[in-house]
Amino acid sequence: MRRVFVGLGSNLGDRAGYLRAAVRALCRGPGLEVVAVSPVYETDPVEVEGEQPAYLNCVVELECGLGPLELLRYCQGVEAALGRERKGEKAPRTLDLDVLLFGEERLEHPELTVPHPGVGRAFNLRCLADLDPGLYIPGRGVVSGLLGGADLEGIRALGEVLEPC
Ligand SMILES: Nc1ncnc2c1ncn2[C@@H]1O[C@H](COP(=O)(O)OP(=O)(O)OP(=O)(O)O)[C@@H](O)[C@H]1O
Ligand SMILES: Nc1nc2c(c(=O)[nH]1)N=C(CO)CN2
Repeated sequence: MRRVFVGLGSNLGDRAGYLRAAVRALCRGPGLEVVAVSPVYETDPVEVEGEQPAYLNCVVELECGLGPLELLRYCQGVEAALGRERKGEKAPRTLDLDVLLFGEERLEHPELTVPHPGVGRAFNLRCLADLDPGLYIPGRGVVSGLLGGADLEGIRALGEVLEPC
């Protein structure tokens, strides 16, 4: 079993509903056990072109008996099942699942880069620090230290925590 962190994001439609449905789908995943869910934050879009609605983001911690590509495929299946519309790279989306960390593994595969290149985005660091401030991100450092250097403007706590399962 690996300790895995999956980032959830939504900036279209019923954003909280999509995150809730994604957590439920992860709970049902074969070989997956949801350990914890971070608080939900409303976050200004980063690294996008033009105007976009604000995201809701959170991170789910899992015990994972799947291989990394199996986990990616499961996450992509969840996105598809919940009706993700792909209107292009970084376009607004109903639901995005990112494999942020897979144990302490570093992977470079045509379909999967781990740690996820966006793991250091401030909203991910905020959520990861809520789950485990001492968490080590391979090649980057410990989450609490990274969070100290992050710009947290544009990240608003909603006071909402999704039920783990
Ligand atoms: N760690 C990862 N988690 C999820 N997808 C990944 C990962 N590494 C590579 N990918 C690949 O990224 C591709 C594009 O994903 P997606 O359309 O969600 O990107 P994006 O959301 O526009 O940008 P970002 O990658 O910054 O979230 C996927 O088809 C997947 O194969
Ligand atoms: N705040 C925020 N910004 C983003 C996000 C996201 O989940 N939250 N995802 C992106 C592409 O996946 C691009 N920009």
